[in-house]
Amino acid sequence: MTQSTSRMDSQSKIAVVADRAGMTYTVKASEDASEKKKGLMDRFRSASGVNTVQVKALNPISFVAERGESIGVIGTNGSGKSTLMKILTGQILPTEGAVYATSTPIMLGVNAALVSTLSGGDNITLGCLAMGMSLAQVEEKRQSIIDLSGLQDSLHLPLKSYSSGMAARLQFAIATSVDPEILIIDEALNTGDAQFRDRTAARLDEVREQAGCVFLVSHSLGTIQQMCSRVLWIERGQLLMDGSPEEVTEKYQLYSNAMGRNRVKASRILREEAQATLKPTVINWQSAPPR
Ligand SMILES: Nc1ncnc2c1ncn2[C@@H]1O[C@H](COP(=O)(O)OP(=O)(O)OP(=O)(O)O)[C@@H](O)[C@H]1O
Repeated sequence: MTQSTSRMDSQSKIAVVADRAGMTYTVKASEDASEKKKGLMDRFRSASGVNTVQVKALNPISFVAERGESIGVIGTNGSGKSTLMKILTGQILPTEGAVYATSTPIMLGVNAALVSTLSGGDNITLGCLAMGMSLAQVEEKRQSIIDLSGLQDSLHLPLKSYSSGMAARLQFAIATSVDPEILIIDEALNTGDAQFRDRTAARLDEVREQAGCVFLVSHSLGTIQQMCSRVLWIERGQLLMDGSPEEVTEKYQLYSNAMGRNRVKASRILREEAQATLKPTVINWQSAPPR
């Protein structure tokens, strides 16, 4: 669970603090090492779950996110972006360090659970109740959710008949109806059409204006440049850059091009140059953070 701290009160500009948060997954080793080669002890270890491998997904990362910021998170596949987002929402606990937030960040992803056999309208009810609204609050919000989703004509249909873009629109409209203080969007924007993207951008502006803080994980540098005021570049589990959308996406684009052409040395140099721009995050706790 994301830890909240009373020191980050409602007067503070700070929304999220990552304090050397890192993640190493422990997964059961695959059975590819042939069983017959294993001795009795090895087979016992395997059966008792001792036979595990460690996947270092995120090296300790520190940053402070303030209200009003819209933070893009970029990086090549498997670099650790989703892992960081799962830590922020409390979906997984970091194996090192900690994350503190003024309220639990709400994750909006294309894969978040909606019930496919229920109608769009019933999913609105269910989704809002799941986010802690009362039935009266759901009814209060229903029309604005429908308007934002633009799915007036399809609400009576079961969700399984929706295209992935339509489902993403509904999900976005439901998830942002609670006016979350901290909103995390993982690639959801890329599925909508141009009209929905405009509405999404307008809604994100509203969220930001309400002193919210938005994290946007995307492979689309255009979306990142259009929507973000700051960008974190994570590569190979390492925070490489934390800066303006222009400078970070420019460097990242050069890196992606070098990687695409298999220019190993050039891409290593670009990673090093990026990391050299990183200033250490100093977190001034008024007293020791709660652990
Ligand atoms: N549940 C898990 N168990 C073990 N390893 C995992 C798990 N989830 C992610 N990983 C590993 O952690 C690393 C980071 O994965 P993550 O999903 O955070 O990357 P990502 O930057 O979000 O990638 P993408 O852009 O492809 O979505 C990868 O090496 C991945 O294989």
